[in-house]
Amino acid sequence: MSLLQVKDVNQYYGGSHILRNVNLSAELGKVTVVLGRNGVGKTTLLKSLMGLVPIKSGGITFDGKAIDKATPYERARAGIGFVPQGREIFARLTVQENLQMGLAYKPGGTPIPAELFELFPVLKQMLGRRGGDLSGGQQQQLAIARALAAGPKLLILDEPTEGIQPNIIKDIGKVIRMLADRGNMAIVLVEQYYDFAEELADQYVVMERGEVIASGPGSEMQAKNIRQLVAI
Ligand SMILES: Nc1ncnc2c1ncn2[C@@H]1O[C@H](COP(=O)(O)OP(=O)(O)OP(=O)(O)O)[C@@H](O)[C@H]1O
Repeated sequence: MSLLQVKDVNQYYGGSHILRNVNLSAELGKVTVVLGRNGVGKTTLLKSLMGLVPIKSGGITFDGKAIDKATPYERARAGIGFVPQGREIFARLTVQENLQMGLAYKPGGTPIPAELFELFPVLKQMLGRRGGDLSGGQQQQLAIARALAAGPKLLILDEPTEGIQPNIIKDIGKVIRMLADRGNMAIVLVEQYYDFAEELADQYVVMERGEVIASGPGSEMQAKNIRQLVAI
């Protein structure tokens, strides 16, 4: 059974129908990539998964339980980690404090996992710096590390390559692959950078105007010319 199952989800902003009968699943050990042009509803889908916007109909099951009525806090505690678009680092808090925010719903005194500094060595040297003083790429790494701090089973990332230098994009791609390959985490990745998405995709979903218009195994993306579907 899939770790995450999204079934026939509909969502509206006021009178605008934003998500239309969206179906999606994510499996442990796999990267599920969500592709689509600007404004098709990708971020709204992720916010719906996280409980940041309410869904109107349909269901979301995580780890065998319906979560569509759960608060964002409850979903985080159940094991969903979220890396929002634009990173949302606390600019005036230090790197260490930002990482501690990722542990907010763990018992007090829970240490920051040392492993995060193996994944992102740069963060170790910068523990005392303010988040706002980091480069965009470093902030993205910090945002991912913050989401990983509590040991999620599902990691959701919204356009982690946006505005990031190529060498850091490569590092982030390696970390995503490694996390998936361990087999105890599912990853949902929204991406506009097609090559990055294709390289990481075990499964893909393409959205257009709030609907899923194509999906399948990542290995078929080239043959199905998915690049063309999302080209700007
Ligand atoms: N808070 C909101 N209130 C009303 N409409 C919104 C709101 N947020 C997004 N929308 C609209 O919903 C649609 C989907 O937006 P969404 O951000 O989910 O798309 P996206 O695929 O993530 O795009 P992008 O890649 O630009 O982030 C767009 O038409 C957008 O204008």
